Amino acid sequence: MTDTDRLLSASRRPEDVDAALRPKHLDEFVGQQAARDNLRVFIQAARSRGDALDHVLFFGPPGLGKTTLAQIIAREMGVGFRATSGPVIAKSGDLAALLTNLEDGDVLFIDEIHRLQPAVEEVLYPAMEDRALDLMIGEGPSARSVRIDLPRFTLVGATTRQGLLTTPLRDRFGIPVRLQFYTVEELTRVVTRAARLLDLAIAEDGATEVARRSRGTPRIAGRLLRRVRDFATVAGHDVVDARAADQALNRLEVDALGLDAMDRRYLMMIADVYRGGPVGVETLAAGLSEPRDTIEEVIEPYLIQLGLVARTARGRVLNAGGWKHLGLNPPVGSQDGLFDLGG
Ligand SMILES: Nc1ncnc2c1ncn2[C@@H]1O[C@H](COP(=O)(O)OP(=O)(O)OP(=O)(O)O)[C@@H](O)[C@H]1O
Ligand SMILES: [Mg+2]
Repeated sequence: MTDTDRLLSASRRPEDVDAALRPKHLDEFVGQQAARDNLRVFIQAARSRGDALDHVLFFGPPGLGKTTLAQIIAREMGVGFRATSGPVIAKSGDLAALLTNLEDGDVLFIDEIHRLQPAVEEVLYPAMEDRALDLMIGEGPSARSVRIDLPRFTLVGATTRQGLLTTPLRDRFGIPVRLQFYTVEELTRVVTRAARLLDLAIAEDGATEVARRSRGTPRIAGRLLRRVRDFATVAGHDVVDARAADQALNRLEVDALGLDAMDRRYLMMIADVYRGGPVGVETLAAGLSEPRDTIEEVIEPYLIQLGLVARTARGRVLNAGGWKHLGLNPPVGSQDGLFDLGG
């Protein structure tokens, strides 16, 4: 086993076990229409020129299809796919080894690319720009730099935190793609497709119910569908309809908006402890015993998209919709900074 193999095999998440649900071609991939249409054009153009695709950066919340799209790109380009992730690449030599082992045209996928070490990142700049590796040979006054040419390759980076990427790195991606939360209609198609692959009979209204409560996220839709299947199996339902789905999802404590217990704890903390905010994210993280990253990457994006909370300069505030969802009334005078004494 080479070092490169070790780097490539590490850091897979449990849900990657269900590779069976991953769409393999662009046509099978539901939603993200604008991104998909553009990628199709860029792939076709690169192929017809016999060139490698320009470097692609996917960013957006977890579970929206970044890894899936990276694999699809390699398949549609008809090239090899090598995957690693930012935190796994400890030294610049590790990345140099990966790069020199690529075959012509390969896709190199770096997940969590915002977590690359600065020294490692610097190796990427000439690699992305000039397909070259600058190596230092020797030490002291006799040290010199040698340039090694690399095979043509496409770097596909994925990050949940575009804001944490350095500007020089971000600027070197010719094709930046922001992934959006999915609509209920799109997720209904994701659920229907997954049910077919899982050999589960589901009614249209059952699929819609699961979709409505999946937080705009295909990965969650897949997970919920499996649990709904478990409940249906035990309850003896032949077909999962809206009622069966609703019962199962209630037992899983997924509410009508698709929020789970953690989402509600977050909302309750702002409402109850901080009277609707503003409250800083660090304070919330401490109160919830969750890492700040989890709050910013996983919990907040969807709640903000739903309009339940807002990020302000002074911290998080609960919006009217947030109070309503919790079934609470905002405390008198807490809204709109009417009685805000500043600070
Ligand atoms: N457009 C889609 N259509 C159908 N299934 C999808 C789609 N996008 C994602 N999925 C499914 O959702 C799951 C998660 O997707 P993926 O692993 O690509 O997300 P990700 O954006 O890489 O997440 P993370 O940020 O956590 O790495 C996969 O199992 C995949 O099957
Ligand atoms: Mg991924």
